[in-house]
Amino acid sequence: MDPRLHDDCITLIRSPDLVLISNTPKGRGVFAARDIPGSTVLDVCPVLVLSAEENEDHIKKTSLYHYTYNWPLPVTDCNNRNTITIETRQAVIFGLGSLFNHSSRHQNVGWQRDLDQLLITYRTLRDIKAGEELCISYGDRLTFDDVGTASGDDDSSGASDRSADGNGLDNLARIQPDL
Ligand SMILES: C[S@@+](CC[C@H](N)C(=O)[O-])C[C@H]1O[C@@H](n2cnc3c(N)ncnc32)[C@H](O)[C@@H]1O
Repeated sequence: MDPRLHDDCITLIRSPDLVLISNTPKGRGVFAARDIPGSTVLDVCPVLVLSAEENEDHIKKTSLYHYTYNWPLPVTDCNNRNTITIETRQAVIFGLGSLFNHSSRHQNVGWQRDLDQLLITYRTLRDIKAGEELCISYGDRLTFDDVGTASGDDDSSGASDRSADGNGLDNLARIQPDL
């Protein structure tokens, strides 16, 4: 039977035009091997949402701590079952989502959570030239020194890619501890 006929079938997409480069100033990074048009889906990544205990007792003590994303989880109040609150959990992202580096002003990739299907979709925010690094925003509270800032790449005189903000993508990456 064709698995695509299942109601709960999720189509996974990964752009073939990406390469992983080691030993950049940011560690490994994802780069464009060819020109890529704006709004191209680069990767659809399944996520694993962690319990608060798993995060506190285990993940925080490992290098995986630097790879997890905030994940808003709707939780039903056990006293009043009509009340749903949002808890911020941490999630492990399977796929390239864990390997995009951060840029404060020149992010060219946006991402969007699918809370129901436990997925994140990454898309280009503009046309990308071959050889460009593909970067997301991790938000304002970084746990490392931003080499873009140190090198002047991210100063405000540079051409900002923020024009793509407001395109409906959740472009505010929140990698812990930026809760
Ligand atoms: C989610 S990982 C990204 C992949 C990582 N570069 C690797 O080699 O596995 C996040 C880590 O990448 C590095 N990183 C990402 N963006 C950076 C930046 N703008 N400046 C310096 N380091 C960065 C930091 O070490 C950060 O903790």
